[in-house]
Amino acid sequence: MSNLRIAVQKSGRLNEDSMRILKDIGISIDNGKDQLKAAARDFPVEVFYLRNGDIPQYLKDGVVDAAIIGENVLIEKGNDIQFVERLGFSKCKVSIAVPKESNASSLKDLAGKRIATSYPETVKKFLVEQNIDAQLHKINGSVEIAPNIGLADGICDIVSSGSTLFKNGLKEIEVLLKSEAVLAVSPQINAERKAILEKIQFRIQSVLKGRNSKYILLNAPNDKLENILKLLPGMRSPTVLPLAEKGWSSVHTVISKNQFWEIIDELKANGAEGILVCPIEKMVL
Ligand SMILES: Nc1ncnc2c1ncn2[C@@H]1O[C@H](COP(=O)(O)OP(=O)(O)OP(=O)(O)O)[C@@H](O)[C@H]1O
Ligand SMILES: O=P(O)(O)OC[C@H]1O[C@H](OP(=O)(O)OP(=O)(O)O)[C@H](O)[C@@H]1O
Ligand SMILES: [Mg+2]
Repeated sequence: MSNLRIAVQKSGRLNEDSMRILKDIGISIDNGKDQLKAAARDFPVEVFYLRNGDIPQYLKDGVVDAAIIGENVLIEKGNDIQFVERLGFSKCKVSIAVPKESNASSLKDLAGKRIATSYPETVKKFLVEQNIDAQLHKINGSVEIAPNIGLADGICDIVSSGSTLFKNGLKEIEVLLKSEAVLAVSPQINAERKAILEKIQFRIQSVLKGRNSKYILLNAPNDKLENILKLLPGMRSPTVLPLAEKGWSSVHTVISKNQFWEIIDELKANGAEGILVCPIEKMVL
């Protein structure tokens, strides 16, 4: 049986979370840091450690079958590489920014001006769509410094917390796209490796559902049970077990991780006690 060849970023912002998700789905790799390729111990997978920007071409050429990569890079390289799963990490925006004292308030206002960026193809696409003529300067890093050194009137770069923009006296005026890490697939993948990829996808979905959910246990007075159950949807429905103490029940269920803080006050107002919220490692519906 052949191995699925999966690319991850060798070093940088995606590396750690990519390795963590592989580990969480049971793919363990004995990785010497300077290794460029490693076979998994217990799954037919080989991991290739590559530069993020090189991965779309490797996918296109079929040198690797799949990759964990920023969606923004797939868009920039424009090779029609599809992805099958959003992975929920490395969330960021690709935005247009200008010096904070500038009057420009959208990409349109940069018509005839100079834009510095590491993502020229992405910017070009938006300029063409909006019929704007602007001059693009490709730079590979520290893009935010370009307006301060007189190289450009505006920039297009990745924005996450916004602190790099702030530190460089810039303001975001337009979000071109939102991005996160995705599981991308080579158009050349064969049937045997596709079957392995589908197993990986299933495992990833179980891990991501688990990460987005919490297991909640609480004690409820029976006369308030109906109200409490209304606040708590479950995978099918909550489990209710009698407590040794008369008039009380134990309620167990799964909720989305964001829901807890929204319902906690109402749970308490309805007499819920001993509320425990536990992480879920994996979830198969
Ligand atoms: N500040 C950020 N917050 C969240 N995600 C980010 C941030 N910066 C970059 N990313 C995402 O992580 C990906 C990798 O970014 P990183 O800076 O590590 O690599 P790179 O320099 O673009 O690529 P290479 O591996 O080719 O050197 C980006 O393509 C983007 O999807
Ligand atoms: O909005 P923020 O949270 O400040 O993040 C945005 C910054 O993060 C990225 O740079 P990175 O730190 O990856 O450095 P790099 O330019 O060397 O890739 C990106 O290129 C921005 O400069
Ligand atoms: Mg970076």
